[in-house]
Amino acid sequence: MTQDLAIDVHGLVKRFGSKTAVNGVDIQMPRGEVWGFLGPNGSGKTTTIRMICGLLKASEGRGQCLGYDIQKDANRIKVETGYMTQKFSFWGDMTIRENIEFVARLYELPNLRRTVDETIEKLGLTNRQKQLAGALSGGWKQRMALAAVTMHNPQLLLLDEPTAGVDPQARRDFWDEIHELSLKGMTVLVSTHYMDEAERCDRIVYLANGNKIVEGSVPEVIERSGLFTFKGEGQGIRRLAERLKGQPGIEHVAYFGAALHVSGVNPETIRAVLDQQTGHDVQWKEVRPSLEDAFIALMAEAGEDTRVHA
Ligand SMILES: Nc1ncnc2c1ncn2[C@@H]1O[C@H](COP(=O)(O)OP(=O)(O)OP(=O)(O)O)[C@@H](O)[C@H]1O
Repeated sequence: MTQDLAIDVHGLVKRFGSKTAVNGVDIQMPRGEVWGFLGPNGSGKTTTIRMICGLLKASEGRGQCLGYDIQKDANRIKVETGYMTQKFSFWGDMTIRENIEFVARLYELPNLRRTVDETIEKLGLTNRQKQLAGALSGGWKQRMALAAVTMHNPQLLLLDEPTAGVDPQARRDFWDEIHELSLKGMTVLVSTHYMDEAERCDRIVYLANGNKIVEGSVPEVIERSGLFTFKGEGQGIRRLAERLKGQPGIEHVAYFGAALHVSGVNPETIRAVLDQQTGHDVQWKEVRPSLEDAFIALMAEAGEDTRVHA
């Protein structure tokens, strides 16, 4: 175990009966970084996170989390990590303060009253602390959940789809907080289905069917996919989109806002196809492929079913 690794796991396998949910996953994550965990529904993200934090015993594999053995020292790991589950929930009929106080008692935190005061103040909810938690919006509930799981100052935060169903502004606020925590030295592994969130991570790990398909920084993952993308703008893109699908050398045709993205592995072939499309008022330029296109290409390369979307 290198001291600098918060997570150092090798060959993690988890079987549920005849189902292999995680199939030999390795993760070496340095301390202090923010990593994104991506993959379609059911690809094994939650199961991997649970094995890392000692909540679930691996069927095979070994490793350490914060220097503790994941199979033997689960209790130590639980104390030093903050785990926000997908359905992290509060008692809607208790006040904001009562909820925070409850979590503080669970962690047996010293200076209970002061810690709770500070947590509520940092959240900016001092004036609303006597309101029922159930009255908070989805975004606020998630911020409160984050405050609760970080109250004991864990070294590692494991966040399982913390922003699912939260509006864009609240997601941005949530991510600002994640980066603030990271600046204070916390290591953060966060699972998400949102590509814009993946772009905010130092590194991403992409799982499909329990297998790690790719790992790297966003530019590395895009480069690894070997894709080239051309962006078309103009009146004619809607009609053109249908004609371009399935043309030789064109692997993906997708709308991004009002523009059309056309991708493939050979830029010359794509250009040739685009040049043939006369009579449409569309301007083309080469752009960076999107992360989503890169994942689809990498999954196809790995022989995974690309119809299963995140
Ligand atoms: N306790 C369990 N018993 C049986 N099967 C399980 C159990 N937990 C998970 N699975 C199965 O293991 C696979 C991986 O599930 P997991 O929840 O880890 O995926 P995920 O990537 O987190 O998905 P999502 O994005 O939907 O949260 C799925 O097929 C799931 O049905």
